[in-house]
Amino acid sequence: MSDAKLILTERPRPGILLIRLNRPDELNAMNVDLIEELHEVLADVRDDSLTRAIVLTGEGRAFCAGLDLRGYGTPRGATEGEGRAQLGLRVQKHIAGLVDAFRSTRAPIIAAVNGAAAGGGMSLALMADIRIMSETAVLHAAFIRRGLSNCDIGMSWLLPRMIGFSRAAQIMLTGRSIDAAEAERIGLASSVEPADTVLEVALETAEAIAQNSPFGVWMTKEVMWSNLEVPSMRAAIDLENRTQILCSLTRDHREAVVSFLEKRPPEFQNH
Ligand SMILES: CCCCCCCCCCCCC/C=C/C(=O)SCCNC(=O)CCNC(=O)[C@H](O)C(C)(C)COP(=O)(O)OP(=O)(O)OC[C@H]1O[C@@H](n2cnc3c(N)ncnc32)[C@H](O)[C@@H]1OP(=O)(O)O
Repeated sequence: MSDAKLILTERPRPGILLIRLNRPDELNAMNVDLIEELHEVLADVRDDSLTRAIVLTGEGRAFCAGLDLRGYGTPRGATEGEGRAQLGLRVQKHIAGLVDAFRSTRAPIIAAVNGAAAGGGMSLALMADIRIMSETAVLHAAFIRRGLSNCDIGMSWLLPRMIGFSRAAQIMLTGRSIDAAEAERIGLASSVEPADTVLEVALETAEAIAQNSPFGVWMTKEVMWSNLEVPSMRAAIDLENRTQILCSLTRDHREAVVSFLEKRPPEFQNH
């Protein structure tokens, strides 16, 4: 692994983790070292209740240009003489493992899409819980332009559920780009902001999340994603019921109610 930090992290405000993809010269294209570092950062905060929200953005003018087309590098575990198919599968699993890493992180992830998000970079943006897009940002369903399938890193599961099968199919089969205005119109972007304020708006969104009970936020994220997978509304309601009872038994719930009635800010226990 190179010495340069390919993933920059900082804590600009209490409870907020800011993650920056840091290969600006390559438009933050994904290579094995960047993905390894991103896995490590997410693993460190996965169950950390003191990290109340995460903002993910790119250094420089792009969010992420997807797979590094000049070479991804060799994922851990690859052996000499391993065939191209086996190596490709390792690359696949190495990158696609981020889907579960994002999904399993207790804190909501807000993508501040500061520029081009192409191929796997578009998938990274879609895996976030919230997308704040710069007015100059463009999503590129680019896998298919490189002779790959656009069904990768969760895109075939996420996009149809976000914008409907027909619209998703038109985008994924043509490999076309989606500018920020269209992304907002079809529901892929929570909001579109001027380029110089997109990060600030994302940080403000993170702060708004951090005002709420950590356990309540965690259960909301968990149930929203889980209920995308359940087969029926009844199953979804059942999961809501079971997790809501858990929330109602927390000290944070009691503190939230008492503080409201006493007309003062709540003091949550961070769990
Ligand atoms: C060793 C490999 C082992 C085997 C591997 C097998 C793998 C099996 C499949 C695994 C799949 C993994 C999942 C991910 C797949 C993908 O993401 S596929 C899609 C990859 N990404 C792209 O195709 C996007 C390509 N880039 C662009 O379309 C454009 O650059 C842009 C993002 C729309 C921005 O355009 P623009 O602003 O006009 O900038 P450019 O001039 O095009 O680019 C500036 C410089 O950056 C370089 N660059 C851009 N993207 C990449 C990239 N993805 N990888 C490497 N380099 C990139 C570009 O070449 C320019 O460089 P210079 O010419 O030197 O300035």
